[in-house]
This record gives sequence, structure tokens and C-alpha cells, in this order.
Amino acid sequence: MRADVVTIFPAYLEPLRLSLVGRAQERGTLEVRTHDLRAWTSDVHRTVDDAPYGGGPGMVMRPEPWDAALSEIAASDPARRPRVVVPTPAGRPFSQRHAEELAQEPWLVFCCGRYEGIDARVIETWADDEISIGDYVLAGGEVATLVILEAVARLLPGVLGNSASAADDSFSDGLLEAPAYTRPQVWRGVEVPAVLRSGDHAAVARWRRAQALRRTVARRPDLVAQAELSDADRAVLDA
Ligand SMILES: Nc1cc(-c2ccc3cc[nH]c3c2)n[nH]1
Repeated sequence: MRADVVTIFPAYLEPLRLSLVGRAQERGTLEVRTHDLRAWTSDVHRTVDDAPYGGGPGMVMRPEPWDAALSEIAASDPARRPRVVVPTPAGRPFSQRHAEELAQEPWLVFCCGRYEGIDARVIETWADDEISIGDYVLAGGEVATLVILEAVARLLPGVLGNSASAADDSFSDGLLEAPAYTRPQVWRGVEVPAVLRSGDHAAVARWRRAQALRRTVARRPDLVAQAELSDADRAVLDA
């Protein structure tokens, strides 16, 4: 996968060189290209914003630099058309399903807005996806892009080691993950649940499923309504 990120703060994307996403780049599974939007300005002040029509606080990002940037990036591989993603509070709520969908794409381009956002005509012309990572307001799209790219990168082939698997993720089966434990067996007087030390893999699986169900009912009843529950699941919830 190729991922281009357009931003006025390229340094914000440096964390993509670290850890899991960094290793995916070293392996060639993911290629991240970061671009400074100001490279597509033409005035001495490298202006990317202007006052909003209709008044109101703050500034809006001008369309010309964005159109020039996206045109040049899209033209860099004429045989393909990238899926253009714009993080915004007004977007479709991001989810694991959405991450799985984006992980199938060969080429993503992220447009990181700042100020009060990007001129609506750029979004109309170029955006394939407007994505919200939550109902709170950030100062720009860079952090949202880091979130989305990490969630997508870990789903790419070979990125998660053999010991981990996206199939075991929270939300992969529609429920929250069960609690996890490691050594020591007793810590601050609290013992690891005996079933997890039993060596009975079927019993461990049943326990984890029951824990995931109870945790999801308690914290995210909205997910329970969407999940595919077995008769055994319903027995757990009715207990
Ligand atoms: N889910 C979410 C996205 C954002 C976001 C995205 C882009 C910009 C540009 C200026 N402010 C922004 C905020 N906040 N919260």
C-alpha cells in the first residue's frame, strides 16, 4: 500500500516511522509519502488560508494549493486513482470495519486540514471518504490520519507478527476484548483467574467469550445489538 499525506505540519507524521507502521515501511508493505501543502503555494508568504465567506471565526484553507497538490500526487501514478481520505469531525465514524475496507485499497491519500477546515469545493471535487475518529474536535487532521493509518497498517499482510492476529482484535467479532493477564500469578493479592491457568483451551475460549459479552453489555450495549450471538452467548447474557 502507498499512502500519501498532505499537511502543513509534515513533522506531525514522524511517528509513522516508529514501531509497527515503521516496520511495515521497512518491509515495503507500506510506503508513506508526506507532502508539505505549502510546496503548492505561489505567493511569497506561502499562504494556504483566507477568511471565511459569510464571516465567523478563524480561517478556511484555500482551494488552489489543495487542488494543485492532489492533482500532482494523483498524476504521479496515472495508471491508478488513489482513494482520497479527509479526516473531519463531520465525517463517517471510523470503525474496525472501515479500517478493513481501507486496508484493501492499494493507494490512499490523506488530506490533513487545519484552521476551520478545507474549502468545501475541494472536498466535493476530491474526497472519496470523509472520516471522523470521534465526537470531539482536534486542531487538525494529522492526529486523525495517524490513528487511521495505524489501524489500517496493522491489517496489512505480515505486519502483525505470528503471535498476534487481527482476527483476535476487539471488534473483529463485534464485541469488546476480554481482559488479559500475564505473570505474576498473584499481584497485589489479586490472582489470575484459574481457568486461564488450567490448560483447558476450550474452557479458556468459553471464559473469554463470556467476559467479552459481559463487558460489551456493560460498556457498549450498542455493539451487542449488532453482534451475531449464539445460543450459548444468549445463555451467558441471561444468566
Ligand atoms: N474526529 C475529528 C476530526 C477532527 C478534525 C479534522 C480535521 C480538522 C481541521 C481543523 N480541525 C480539524 C479537526 N476533529 N475530530
